[in-house]
Amino acid sequence: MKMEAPSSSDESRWSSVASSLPVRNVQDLATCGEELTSETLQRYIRMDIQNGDVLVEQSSEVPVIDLGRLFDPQFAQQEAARLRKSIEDYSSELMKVSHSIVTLIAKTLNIDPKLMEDKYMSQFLRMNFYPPCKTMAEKLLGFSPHSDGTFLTLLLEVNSVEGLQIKRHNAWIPVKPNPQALLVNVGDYLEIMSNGKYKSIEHRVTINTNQERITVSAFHVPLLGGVISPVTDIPEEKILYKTMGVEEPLELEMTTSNIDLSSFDKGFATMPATCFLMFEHPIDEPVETIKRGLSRALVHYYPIAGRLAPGDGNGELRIECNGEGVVFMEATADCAMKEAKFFDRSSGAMMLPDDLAVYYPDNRCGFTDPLLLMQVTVFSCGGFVVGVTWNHAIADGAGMAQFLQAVGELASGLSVPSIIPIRCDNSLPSIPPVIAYAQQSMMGLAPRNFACFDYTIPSSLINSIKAEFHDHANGQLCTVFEVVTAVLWQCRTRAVISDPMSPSLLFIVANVRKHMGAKEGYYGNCVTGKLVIATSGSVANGHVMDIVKMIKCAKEQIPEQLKENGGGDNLQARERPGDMLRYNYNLLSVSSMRNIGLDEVEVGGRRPVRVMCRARVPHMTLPSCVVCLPWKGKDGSNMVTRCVREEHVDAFLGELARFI
Ligand SMILES: O=C(O)CCC(=O)C(=O)O
Ligand SMILES: [Fe+2]
Repeated sequence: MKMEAPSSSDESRWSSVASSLPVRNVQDLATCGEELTSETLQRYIRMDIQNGDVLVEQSSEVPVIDLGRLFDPQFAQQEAARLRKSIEDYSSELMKVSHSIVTLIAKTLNIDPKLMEDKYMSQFLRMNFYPPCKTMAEKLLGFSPHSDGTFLTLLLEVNSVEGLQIKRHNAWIPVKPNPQALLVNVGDYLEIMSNGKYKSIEHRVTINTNQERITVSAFHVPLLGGVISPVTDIPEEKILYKTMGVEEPLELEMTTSNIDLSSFDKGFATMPATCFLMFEHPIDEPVETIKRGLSRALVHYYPIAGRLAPGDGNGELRIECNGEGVVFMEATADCAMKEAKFFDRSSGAMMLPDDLAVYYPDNRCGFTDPLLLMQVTVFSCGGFVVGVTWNHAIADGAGMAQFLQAVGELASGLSVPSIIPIRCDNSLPSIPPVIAYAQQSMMGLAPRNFACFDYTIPSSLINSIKAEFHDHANGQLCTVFEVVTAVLWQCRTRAVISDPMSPSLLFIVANVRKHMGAKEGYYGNCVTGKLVIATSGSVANGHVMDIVKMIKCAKEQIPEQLKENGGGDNLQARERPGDMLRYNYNLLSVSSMRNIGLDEVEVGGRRPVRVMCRARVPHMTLPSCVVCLPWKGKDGSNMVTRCVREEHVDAFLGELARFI
């Protein structure tokens, strides 16, 4: 086995796990003679400090550790040398111990120890001091719940005071210190390499009322730059983890505690999104299961537990990863899921979705608002609905689907999500996407009342248009999205625009992860929009094949548009959605929930039968439709439409019916 002291570059990367941000502090600002204007001070003001929580009378209980002796010339050299010698001896003895443990683990897995040694291994020590707390010990934690981003952690409980707890069957189990033994913690890398046979354990540290506690954690980590993958001697064994770079899981912890919003995120800064996942079959304790999965997933997706805050520059925004948490609500409905009419226009039951999720006040996400609000509603039949509202700045639909998949996976016992999340993808170009224009312009528009209802375009129609297109376009294929959008655009144009010469605009919102080469696991925003402009006459009276072709063509131009003009920066003025929005009732915005993974979220081994978005959105300014909402067993493509005013509903439905 190769045992290496960490190289200095390794050391700085790993040790930056616990670093703080290099920002100027107030004293620094004061001494440099710069004037402390209220503007300068603004960024240091924390709105969330609750002064009522300060217990002045207990201030003398804070222990003072005098590390000054190390700087005292009389003792410094001698003390430092002793300290260094002890640490070096301890460290090299521990390396031997970990070597033996790894060899034994390899034996139990029936694999060649060399396969594990190859990844081996740097060591880092951390000394933990947990002072006692007389009054509120039970309300404090020495360490929040986490799993170790290591191969193995060897823990020395120096003064044998209890405090460490591990999570088992959803309960915390105190670990009794054994003065004769080191405690061995399995870390995330060993879980991956053993293909889940050794589980990385979630643990936390509580605080003692009377006794201080001192521990030394020795983290054994793989060398940076390598890859890590499951190793097994059983050829038919199902591989549960993907092969990944050693750095990948580290992205979890190494990202600094602030994340600047990318140009893709910014257009959505205050905009909420809501989706509903409907699970028909009962599972054991749905609320507890999802809550457990959520809290574990947030360890990996920690930016979601943060808050939006003003960034450094003018108008910049960032996510402060301050772990302030998310909202979780549970609710029960006293009817069976089948009896509930979710979006049925005729039944007048549109209220129900409003009760299935938590929303932001006034439908805007503010700086102090949580980035995610989740509600689980259990129906009398045992079926349940997971309603998720989130600040779109943190994730787009595909990103949220990935997060919810992790919630399901971690609820069912995996300790690491199958996809390692990445929130910052610096390889994504910084471009002002078209959608930002649309968002900005929308803010200036007066909200409108659109009629909201769901509608299903039957498979028979979709299939016949697809088949006809195939014959028409020399064997080219078209997608369900293209067909549904074409039908919708044509019917709506016929119903609402009477002048054949006035424009009819279509705005297609598209996930561009593939075009942009976004990293696997990236869950921030990566969507843009493509505007299609035609005269209303050509849309209303054209052959549906030609409309499908127009949509297809527009979609194919998206990569070019992104490359050539930065997604909108240099668009011809007449093509800017921002400018075109003045025709706003002539514009239809269409987004899709197809193939983004929401229907693959698995909770308790079950997938949702139906995925929905919020129908009635207050302050809706643009006519829009969300199409291709997954609905198992429904023969056709379901959609939520909020694209015509009440006076045009009959005409619009009439056109759709005529089509079918
Ligand atoms: O101090 C302890 O008991 C555990 C510390 C720990 O979990 C860690 O350092 O990662
Ligand atoms: Fe730990």
